[in-house]
Amino acid sequence: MNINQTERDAVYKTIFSRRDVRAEFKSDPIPDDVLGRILKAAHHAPSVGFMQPWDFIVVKNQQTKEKIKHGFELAHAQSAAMFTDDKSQSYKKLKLEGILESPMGICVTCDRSRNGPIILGRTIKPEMDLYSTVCAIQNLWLAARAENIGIGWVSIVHDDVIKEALQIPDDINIVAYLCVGYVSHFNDQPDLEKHGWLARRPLESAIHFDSWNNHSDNK
Ligand SMILES: Cc1cc2c(cc1C)N(C[C@H](O)[C@H](O)[C@H](O)COP(=O)(O)O)c1[nH]c(=O)[nH]c(=O)c1N2
Repeated sequence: MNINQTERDAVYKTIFSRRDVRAEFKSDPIPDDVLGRILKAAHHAPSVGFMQPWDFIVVKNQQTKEKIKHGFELAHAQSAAMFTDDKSQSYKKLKLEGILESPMGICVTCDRSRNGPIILGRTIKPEMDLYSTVCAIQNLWLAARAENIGIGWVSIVHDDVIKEALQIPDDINIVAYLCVGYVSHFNDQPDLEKHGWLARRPLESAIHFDSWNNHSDNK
């Protein structure tokens, strides 16, 4: 099944307008059928040995979200102290989560023992199950964008806080806590770029031909 030009344009529009959302969430609930489409997209991600190691915990309970927000605040304070003075000041000004503003959270986990112990494709690089889970997260992110729903990944929180809040078994890895909700708007550039934290690298600096550091196409 080929993708035609109109469909291709829509895919690239979704990719290039995807944003990490923190401050623009609205409280509008997400209909079950929309959530279902987004999670189905996540569940159709590639996975090493077709392991499908992911699970999606949908979080709507206010007390649970408040526990996770508190965990973020503790981790955020620890993190601010890791930067040098001026960077630490800039860091403290950044909004880096929308845990309570978003109507929903989705915790994405990886069961590293699923369908194991020997998994095709994972025999040499065991971390491929974690990478597979991140593929599901990116599918989820793009599907959400196509539904005009914002996603904000919050990694500044210790796993034990989320494990306790969501009763996640010890042997299950937490890969992401995502804030999910409709938004007032999508910014046209990353917040971190807009606030001068880092700029997007030139694409050319990320492309090498035949060996590292060979950026010119000498073929
Ligand atoms: C693995 C991982 C973990 C995080 C993120 C992303 C990814 C991939 N990002 C979002 C990140 O800052 C954002 O993607 C970049 O700044 C680029 O912006 P856009 O996503 O293009 O809007 C993110 N953002 C944030 O505000 N708090 C966070 O804890 C994190 N953590």
